Amino acid sequence: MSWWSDDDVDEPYGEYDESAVRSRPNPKGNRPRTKIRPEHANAQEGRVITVDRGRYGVVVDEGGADERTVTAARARELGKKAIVTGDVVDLVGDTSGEPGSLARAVRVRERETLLRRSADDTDEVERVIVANADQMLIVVAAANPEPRQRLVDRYLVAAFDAGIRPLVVVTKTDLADPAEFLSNFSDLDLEVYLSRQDDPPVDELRERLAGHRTVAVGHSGVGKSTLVNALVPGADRATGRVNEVTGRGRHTSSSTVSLRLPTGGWIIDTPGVRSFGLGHVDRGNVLRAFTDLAAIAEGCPRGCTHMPDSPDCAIEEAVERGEIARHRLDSAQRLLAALGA
Ligand SMILES: Nc1nc2c(ncn2[C@@H]2O[C@H](COP(=O)(O)OP(=O)(O)OP(=O)(O)O)[C@@H](O)[C@H]2O)c(=O)[nH]1
Ligand SMILES: [Zn+2]
Repeated sequence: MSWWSDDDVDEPYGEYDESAVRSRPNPKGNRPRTKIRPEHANAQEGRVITVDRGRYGVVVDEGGADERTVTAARARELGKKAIVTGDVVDLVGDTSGEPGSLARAVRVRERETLLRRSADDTDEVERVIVANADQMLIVVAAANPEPRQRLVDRYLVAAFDAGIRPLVVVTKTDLADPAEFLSNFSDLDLEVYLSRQDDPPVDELRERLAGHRTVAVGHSGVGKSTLVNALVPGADRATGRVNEVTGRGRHTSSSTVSLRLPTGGWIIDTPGVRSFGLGHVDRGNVLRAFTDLAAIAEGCPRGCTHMPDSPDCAIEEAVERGEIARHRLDSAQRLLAALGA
C-alpha cells in the first residue's frame, strides 16, 4: 500500500517529512500530492460520557429508540486534539455497541463550553474537566468540612469564565446553620439549595437539572457522592467517611462519571478537590457575569483591574455617585481578587 493510498484514511500528514515526500518518485505522475481527506459523510454523532486510557464511552442516538453506548478509540487524524468527557464526536467504523466492537472518533465538534482548572500548588497539571456543561452544581458542606468561601469563589469564577451557570447546594445542614456563610453570596443572585442526608432536595434538583448537562464539583468529603446517589438511582457512587479531625474525605470518588438523571439530562460527577487553579481565566469574562458592572466598565481606562487601587475606575466612580451599591462592587472585587494580581 503506498503512502497516498485512499484506503489509508487515518494516516496523518504529520508523520511524513516534506523533503522525503518531494524526492519520492510519483508513480501516478499527474496525481496531486495532497491527499483529499474523506468527509466521513456517514459518521455517527455521539456524546462522550467516559474516558479511560484511550478508550471512550460514547452515547449515540441519545434519547432515541436505538440509544446505545459505543466504545471508541481515537482516529489518528485527530492528531493531538484532546477528547474529554462531554465532547460531541463523530464516529465511524463499528458503531453497533456490540460487546467487543470498536468505533473510531474522527472529529470533535466545536465545544459550547469548556471547564478546566489550571495547574497550581497542589496539582502540577492543567486539567480539562468537562466539555459542553451548561450548569455547575457547587456542593459545599455547612460543616465537616467547614465551608471555604475562597474555594466556592474560585468555582464561581471558573463557571463565569466558561459561561456556565452556577448553582449552589449546601449539604450537612443538620450539622450547622449555613446562613452566615451564604450571606457572602447574597449579591451574586445565586440559586441555593439546602440539603441533608436524611432529606435531600431531590425533587427540586431533579427538576432544575432536567434537560441540562450539569457538572458537580466540591471539596473532598462535602457529601457530593451522597447527593448524586440520591439524585440518580443506581448511581452507586462510592461514599466515604470524613476524618473527624481534618474534615477531609478519603478521596473515595476518584474519577469523572456522567450519570443520566431520571428526569433527563446529565450530571457529571467529578472527584473532590482541595483547590482549583484559575491561571487560565480571563478577567473580562468574570466581570461579564456582573452585567450591571460590565456595562459601566466600558468607561474604565484601558487595562483597569477594577480593584480598590485602580485609578479612575468607572465602577468605583459610579459607586461614589450612588448608582451602584458598594457591596455589589465588593463582591465582584472579591471574585476578581481570586485571580491574583
Ligand atoms: N451529617 C451529615 N453527613 C453527611 C451528609 N451528607 C453526607 N454526609 C456524610 O459525609 C461523608 C462524606 O460523604 P461523601 O458523599 O462520600 O462525600 P464526597 O463529597 O463524595 O467526598 P469525596 O468522595 O472525597 O469527593 C459521608 O460519611 C456521608 O455519610 C449530611 O447531609 N449530613
Ligand atoms: Zn474599572
